[in-house]
Amino acid sequence: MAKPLIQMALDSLDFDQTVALATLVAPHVDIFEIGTPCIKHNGVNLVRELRARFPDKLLLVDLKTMDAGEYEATPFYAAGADICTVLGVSGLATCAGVIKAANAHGAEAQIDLINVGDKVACARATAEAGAHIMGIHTGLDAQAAGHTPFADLTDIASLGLPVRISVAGGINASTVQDVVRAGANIIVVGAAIYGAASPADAAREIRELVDAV
Ligand SMILES: O=C(CO)[C@H](O)[C@H](O)COP(=O)(O)O
Repeated sequence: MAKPLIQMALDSLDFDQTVALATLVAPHVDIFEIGTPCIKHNGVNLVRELRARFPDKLLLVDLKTMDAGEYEATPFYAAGADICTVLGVSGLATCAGVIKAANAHGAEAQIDLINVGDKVACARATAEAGAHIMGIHTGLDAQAAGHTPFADLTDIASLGLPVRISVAGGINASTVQDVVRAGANIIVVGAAIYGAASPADAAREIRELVDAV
């Protein structure tokens, strides 16, 4: 299996703070995620800025698209996104629209399984429709209610679908190695890095833990 990638979730609303945080952690991560509140606040200009500053990083725009998939995602791919997310709960037509936009730009579409009832059925159907990445995701509000993504990761990984698997939801230094062992190809870390006293040191620790598995 290819080495798992580490995705840093940039969840600030502030444009300059987002660029500064990305600069701090860049040596230790593979993918920058522009989080949903951040992309809503700052728009496509932030994609252009990060693309220009970090040409060697993958850039995920967490659009969490719910409708008009191709129309909404196209300008973000055109601005340099490597991956855009679309909600599994949006339905197959919207997911297919984002997949079409991704393919038109040589990029990838990630299905976010957040709040999907039948995650296995959704993963199978969207993989069949050409999705590139399946996102197992326990959102911030669900985390606050005590939920974690680990059982869903095991369920989806066991399907053996021809997609990469991304996992997000409160992952930190104490859980990241279990997530790798459970089959994650992309590990998303937000608060455990940006909330640390030293985000650079926290990102380095996550990198070392992932590489040690
Ligand atoms: O997409 C998100 C919320 O919807 C977050 O960016 C994702 O959950 C990663 O952050 P954390 O590690 O703090 O959970």
